[in-house]
Amino acid sequence: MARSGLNSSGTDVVADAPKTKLTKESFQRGLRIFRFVLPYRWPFIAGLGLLLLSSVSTMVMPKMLGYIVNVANHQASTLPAFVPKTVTGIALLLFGVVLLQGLFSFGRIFFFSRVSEFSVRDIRRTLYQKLVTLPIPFFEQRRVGEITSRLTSDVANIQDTFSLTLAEFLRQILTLLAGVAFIMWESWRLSLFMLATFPPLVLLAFLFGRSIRKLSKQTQDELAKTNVIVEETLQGINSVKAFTSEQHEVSRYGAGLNRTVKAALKSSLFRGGFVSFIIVAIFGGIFLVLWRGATYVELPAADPRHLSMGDLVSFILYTMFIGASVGGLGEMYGKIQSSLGASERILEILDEQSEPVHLPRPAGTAPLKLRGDIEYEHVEFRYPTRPDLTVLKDISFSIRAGEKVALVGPSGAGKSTIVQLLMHVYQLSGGSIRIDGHELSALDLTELRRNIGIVPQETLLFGGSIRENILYGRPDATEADVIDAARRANALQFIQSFPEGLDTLVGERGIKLSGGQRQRIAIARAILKNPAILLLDEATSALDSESEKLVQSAMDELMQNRTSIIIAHRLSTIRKVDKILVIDGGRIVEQGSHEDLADSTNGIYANLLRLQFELS
Ligand SMILES: Nc1ncnc2c1ncn2[C@@H]1O[C@H](COP(=O)(O)OP(=O)(O)OP(=O)(O)O)[C@@H](O)[C@H]1O
Repeated sequence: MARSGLNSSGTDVVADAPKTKLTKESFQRGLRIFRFVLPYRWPFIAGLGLLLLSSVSTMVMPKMLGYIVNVANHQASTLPAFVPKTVTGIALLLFGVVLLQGLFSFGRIFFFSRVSEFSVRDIRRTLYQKLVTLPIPFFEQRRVGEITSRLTSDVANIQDTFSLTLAEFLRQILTLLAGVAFIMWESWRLSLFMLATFPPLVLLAFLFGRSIRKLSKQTQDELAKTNVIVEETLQGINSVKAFTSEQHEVSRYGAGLNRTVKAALKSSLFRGGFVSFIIVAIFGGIFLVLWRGATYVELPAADPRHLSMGDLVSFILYTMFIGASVGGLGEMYGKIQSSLGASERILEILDEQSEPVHLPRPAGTAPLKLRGDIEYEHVEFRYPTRPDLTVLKDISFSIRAGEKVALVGPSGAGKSTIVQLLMHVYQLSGGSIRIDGHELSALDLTELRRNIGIVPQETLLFGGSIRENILYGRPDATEADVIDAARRANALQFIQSFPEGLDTLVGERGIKLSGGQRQRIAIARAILKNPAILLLDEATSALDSESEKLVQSAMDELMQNRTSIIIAHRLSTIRKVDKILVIDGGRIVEQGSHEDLADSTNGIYANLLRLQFELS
């Protein structure tokens, strides 16, 4: 059977995680993610306002502390008129500011959290909606782990940005600007002296920050690779056990983890260096400023360079604030860059072309009801992921409504591909397929697929009850319809043998059903769907003869009055079909009824028949 599901192994991780330089273009591209914030702009603006207020109240504090020192130093006359002239008075005022600051911070977190939670929910929903409507080739080119990490880690990264990083970034910038303004006002001489030590510090911090970002990206990449190992092995746990490769997988995962730790330690080394650099530079800078400022305090009051003690205290505090925000900005820069990368990867998926499904039906038109005449004409096909291999060559055949056709032939001949093409999952490389005289491409995709039912080789049941799984065929069906479908699919008996009947949970949290039972549920699903065209992929795994009989009679029931294409593995089951197409190497090599083909001496079908007869 062609692998039409998610590509979970085999291919290399597609170039993941583009490294995003903070350029004008990348910034503009990344900013498009903000359209998800737009619906929540009012709480966002409220959050920004509160952020501004809390920054202002923080910036007022050093000034007030300076006033306290001056009052304690009997220099109350230097204070502006609105400031109380006693130590207790200023302390009370300061306390009031602190309370306000607490209130503002609470409000800021409240609003920003709302914005980030809601917009991240919207991103996840939109992304998921996009993912499920993307065409199959998209999934064949990527690993499941890679796609799910878009929904998990990339979105989480953006959530961090919306809720924390952005606010923090703005706060740091505000602190920096307001801090510089305050100190300039206090003493431009001392400020110039202080700022002279700043540019090299800022430059070094940026350089440092850049190498840290690269390293932490490596850590993330390594971690993502180890996660892919976990996902693959858990998905294919049966194969892992069958090949007794537990130890191999454990050591593969262990090696991956070691690489992650190595990368993380290397990056932490740089981060440590960065932090200690900032500490030394800031403290060194502060002491230098303190020394210089103290010499101004010593000067007589008449000297224009004179500073009061309180001014020096607030100056030093502002200097600390400025130093801290410069240090913080380096880190913010890295975080913003990584979330730009994340948002780019998300936007990349959102920009992919969806299949045109669930389009609104033009007003006044009835749902498409196909009769089931099928015509393949010179169909040629190559899978988009393997453009150099022509899988189908010049396939032409026709089926009249209600006829049953079986495809037989060796493994890899192209049988599943022929069937897949009818669902318009892929674009043809040549030729055409028509249903009821309409080109496939002219039919509405959702309507087309609603008219086709499939019973795959391996039935995938979704976690949930048996009822939900049958209802997947037609969600609005009544209880009576579900029971009727289960009966006609020979499934009712075993369903009723479970204490909880149709409510029995299947899949991960519920009971495991046998292959034959799962198939009969798939048949019940298809009966409920009541499609004009039926695609059946016979299970290759042999069922016991009792189960096989039940499945076969359910299939016969299902096929009544429908155009049916059967991919047959056991020739005994297809004697009654109207036409058999023998496929080999992507071509139809023989066609006719069982009687026509069985008697030919050199025919492939006749040979296959003899082979199966000998084997059984
Ligand atoms: N999704 C895919 N992408 C690329 N190549 C594919 C894909 N699915 C199938 N093929 C290739 O197309 C060819 C035909 O495969 P197909 O599954 O149609 O054969 P089949 O006759 O149904 O085989 P089987 O009886 O084993 O199910 C094979 O060479 C296969 O490797």
